[in-house]
Amino acid sequence: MEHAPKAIDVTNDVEMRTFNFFTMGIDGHPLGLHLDMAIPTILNNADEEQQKDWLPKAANREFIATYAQTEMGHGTNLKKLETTATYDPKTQEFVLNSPTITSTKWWPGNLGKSSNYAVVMAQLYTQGKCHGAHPFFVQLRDLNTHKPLKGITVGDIGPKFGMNTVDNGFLQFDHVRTPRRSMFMKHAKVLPDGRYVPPVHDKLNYSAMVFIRAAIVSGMAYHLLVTSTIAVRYSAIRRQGEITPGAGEVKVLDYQTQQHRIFPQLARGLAFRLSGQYIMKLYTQTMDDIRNGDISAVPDLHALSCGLKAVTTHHAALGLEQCRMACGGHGYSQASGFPLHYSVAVGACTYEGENMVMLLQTARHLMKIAKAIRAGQSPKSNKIVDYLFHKGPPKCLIDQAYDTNYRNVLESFEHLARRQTLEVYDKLVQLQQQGRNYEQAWNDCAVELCKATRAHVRTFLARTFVEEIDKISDLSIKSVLQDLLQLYLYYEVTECATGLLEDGFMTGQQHKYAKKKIYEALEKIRPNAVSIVDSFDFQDRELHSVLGRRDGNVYENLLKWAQSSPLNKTDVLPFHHKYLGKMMEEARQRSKI
Ligand SMILES: CCCCC/C=C\C/C=C\C/C=C\CCCCC(=O)SCCNC(=O)CCNC(=O)[C@H](O)C(C)(C)COP(=O)(O)OP(=O)(O)OC[C@H]1O[C@@H](n2cnc3c(N)ncnc32)[C@H](O)[C@@H]1OP(=O)(O)O
Ligand SMILES: Cc1cc2nc3c(=O)[nH]c(=O)nc-3n(C[C@H](O)[C@H](O)[C@H](O)COP(=O)(O)OP(=O)(O)OC[C@H]3O[C@@H](n4cnc5c(N)ncnc54)[C@H](O)[C@@H]3O)c2cc1C
Repeated sequence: MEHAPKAIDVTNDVEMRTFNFFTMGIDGHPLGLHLDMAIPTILNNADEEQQKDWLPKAANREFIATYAQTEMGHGTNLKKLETTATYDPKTQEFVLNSPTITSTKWWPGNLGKSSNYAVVMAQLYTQGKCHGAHPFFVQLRDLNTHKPLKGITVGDIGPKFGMNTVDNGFLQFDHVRTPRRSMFMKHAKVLPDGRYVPPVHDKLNYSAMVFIRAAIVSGMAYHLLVTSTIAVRYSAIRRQGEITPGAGEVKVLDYQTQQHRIFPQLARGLAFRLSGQYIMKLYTQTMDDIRNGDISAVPDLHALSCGLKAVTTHHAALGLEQCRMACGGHGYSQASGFPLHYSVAVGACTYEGENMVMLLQTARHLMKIAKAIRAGQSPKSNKIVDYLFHKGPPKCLIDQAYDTNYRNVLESFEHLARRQTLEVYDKLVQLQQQGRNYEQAWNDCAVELCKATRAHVRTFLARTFVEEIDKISDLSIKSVLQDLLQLYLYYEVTECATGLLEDGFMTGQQHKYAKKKIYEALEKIRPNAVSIVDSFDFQDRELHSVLGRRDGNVYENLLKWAQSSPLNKTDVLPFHHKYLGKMMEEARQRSKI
């Protein structure tokens, strides 16, 4: 079978490093946080002198560092982190302390047993005043003995839902002294006499989180493309049931329901890959801008990365489950690879910012835009949000004709995002006019705020997918990807149809047109499905799946896989005679009486 040329390329080393982080050990490994959070923190939050000292050693793996921010009692609300770093001007040191059980650092990856350094987020106190959470670079273990240093209690938090090759850990400080210069000093500073110098933007110290959120988008694409590959390949060899009686059992991939279950995950994987490239470029550009003193793009980057992270992780979790369920019983076996991929992917719904919190962060940004729109301001030529200022068509234009540039679909997504954003803004204003304070009004609108964010992110994902496919010049690839684009767009239309039908923007007939275009796309994708997933060129070792083997020899290898299970080392297990054998013997004796 001719494999379609490689359609998806990993473009830059940041993405490659993140991919390596995961593909080297899908469920993580001892250097994960070192590579993907500690090094970015040094790159973006250490001053020149600190970078000179720490970066070469970090890049050279002379130590392993993690990112220790979350505590047993707080992960989302960074304002309430309890670990303290109190400056002692007499010795020019900070004293790190964990004052309560809930201040115990809890969850940081590779903290338990691997790391000997950590980026520690602690409430900074100097001259009797708290200046909020700031990052410190702290040694935890002796570089030779690897024993915890004096005043430090550290260990692993125990087995988890997944990613059990990662030693997520706990950490407590008992008045541990660390030099003044262990505070990351690029943005905020504490001078030798204890005076605090504030940063130009109080969230620049959060940049490592922004990096991971941006990386997660491509990460979710990877998970969806991997599991779609497994599901497509297995569905192309699995025969079960007949469509035409007497014509013989068909490949389950020929069932429309199977296609409707799997192909949208493939399409979403591509959409997330393309937006993942965009957001990573925006991250890299924004970090360069900050280095040149320009922080203007920070709010846009934060809003988009939060929204994309929340939407792509949620859809990846749902999509991986669909792929698993589409593979029947063997999909439920560890041999399928689905349990491994799923248990890693769904962690991203929580880590790096729990999804509801992330959606609400983006909503903060949208409410500012809604306020500007209601105040009659004009757009600021920002491709991500300018459409919110525009007036789209009063009615949906989707019809049965072929919509070459998908303008009708994009306008539907834009209409829904615009309507939901402005409606929830108006409700926020109305509740405050009725006497609620802003925070209460915000909480009373939170579900609708999240919907507005999802609509905005859906619009961004769709527009980026359309724009990127439009750039492809190789027509053989372009036509295949356009089938996936068509499926993606109309599938997303039906997914958000409630919102489009709610105000009469879309009619029921137009919803039927959208469904028809989904089924057409499924039919067009079916003959290319295996070539499409083969074009991703995943190695069998990274699929971790007997069902997804490139050679399709599932059954022989499924038996081999089962036979290699430790349980099958002997025909009769030692416990048999001791328990079950004895039980049955006694039962037989009793029945003779
Ligand atoms: C191959 C498959 C791979 C899959 C995955 C792929 C890649 C992933 C790679 C590695 C993953 C490996 C391991 C997992 C690592 C996980 C590590 C962690 O989880 S680290 C801990 C993460 N924790 C969080 O994310 C905490 C979430 N909470 C917050 O960020 C904040 O508390 C907050 C919710 C944002 C609120 O912040 P705060 O209370 O300080 O601020 P407010 O007073 O509410 O003001 C908000 C204000 O600030 C702006 N803002 C907030 N954050 C940022 C930011 N990061 N950048 C810029 N601006 C920010 C926000 O916009 C508001 O501004 P305004 O509206 O103008 O007031
Ligand atoms: C696999 C994994 C790896 C991790 N790795 C690291 C790491 O390396 N370093 C690190 O520092 N941390 C790490 N974490 C911790 C992770 O960042 C936190 O778990 C995450 O930020 C959520 O915080 P929390 O667990 O305290 O949940 P909480 O903040 O207690 O949230 C619990 C629930 O309350 C909701 N909620 C909370 N606040 C709000 C709000 N303001 N509005 C609406 N709803 C709200 C949340 O949405 C959620 O549903 C990891 C976690 C996991 C699962």
